[in-house]
Amino acid sequence: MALNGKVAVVTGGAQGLGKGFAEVLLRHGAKVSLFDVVEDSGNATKTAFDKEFGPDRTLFCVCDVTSEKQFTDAFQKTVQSFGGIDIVCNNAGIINETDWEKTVAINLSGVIRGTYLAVEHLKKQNGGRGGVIINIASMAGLGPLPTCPVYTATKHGVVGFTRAMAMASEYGGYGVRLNMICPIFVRTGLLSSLDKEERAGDFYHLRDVNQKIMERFGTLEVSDVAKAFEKLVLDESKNGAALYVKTEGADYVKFPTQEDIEEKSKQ
Ligand SMILES: NC(=O)C1=CN([C@@H]2O[C@H](COP(=O)(O)OP(=O)(O)OC[C@H]3O[C@@H](n4cnc5c(N)ncnc54)[C@H](O)[C@@H]3O)[C@@H](O)[C@H]2O)C=CC1
Ligand SMILES: CC/C=C\C[C@H](O)/C=C/C=C\C=C\C=C\C(=O)[C@@H](O)C/C=C\CCC(=O)O
Repeated sequence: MALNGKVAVVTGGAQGLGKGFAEVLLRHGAKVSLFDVVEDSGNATKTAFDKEFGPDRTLFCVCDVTSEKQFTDAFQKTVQSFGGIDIVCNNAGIINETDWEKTVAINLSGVIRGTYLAVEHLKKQNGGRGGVIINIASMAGLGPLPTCPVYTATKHGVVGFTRAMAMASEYGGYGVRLNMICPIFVRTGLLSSLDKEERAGDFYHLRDVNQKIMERFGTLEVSDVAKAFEKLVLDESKNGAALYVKTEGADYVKFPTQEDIEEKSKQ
């Protein structure tokens, strides 16, 4: 998809990966609406982007993805300011195994809510222009990360939900593609979550295991995942695809077909 003049929404866009994705979109000539719950860093990121890309290219909306009203209002404000929406990246996420309901509310319900709002605005049947939705899952959406089971569950949920919605969009003729990105560990604020007892909860005693898994898989920089995001957002052939981003590069996941599953269950 050519990005020049397109309008994008990035949740959790004030820092970390979301900020990196927003920067890719801006570099390609898109306008970006950053949705984030932290007002200070949202304003600081908008100011930095205004300096680099010009004052009318970035919008910041205070938005907690667990709030239906704030989320709806932020979409509305984006349409009023930029005249429509073409790309939505549901990226906001946390790790908190103690307050696990909050983790589910942000990582899974927030992605579902953001996807439904995005489809409502993008879908051709509603007068939208079509477009693409990219949901940020994780390697923990493809396999179990034993140090954070609820986080793992939310990311598996994002993968299943996005794949099902991609099929629904295809069958329904929405003109909207839905894909996901599954990175391994990335050097952002989120990475140290499990070093804190209040975040790791009952799994704090497994922090050495976490360290070993991190050593085994390695750690990426934000720019590595931003490069993968760029590849995915530009590729108009993908729907229901998951881009697995690891230290060796990015590859699309080959999900087992129904035949594969039936074949395996006979063995
Ligand atoms: N850092 C990593 O190792 C990996 C991260 N991910 C995923 O990438 C996404 C982004 O994470 P990072 O950039 O690493 O984390 P981060 O902590 O650096 O950034 C997350 C952003 O989301 C915002 N946010 C948190 N709760 C929110 C809410 N309720 N409403 C709106 N915004 C909210 C934060 O204010 C922050 O700006 C998450 O979904 C995470 O699960 C996936 C794989 C690896
Ligand atoms: C501290 C958590 C930080 C970020 C979370 C983020 O989403 C990154 C996740 C990155 C890696 C996920 C790894 C998943 C691993 C698996 O799928 C397992 O199959 C392998 C798990 C353990 C291997 C342990 C062993 O070697 O015995």
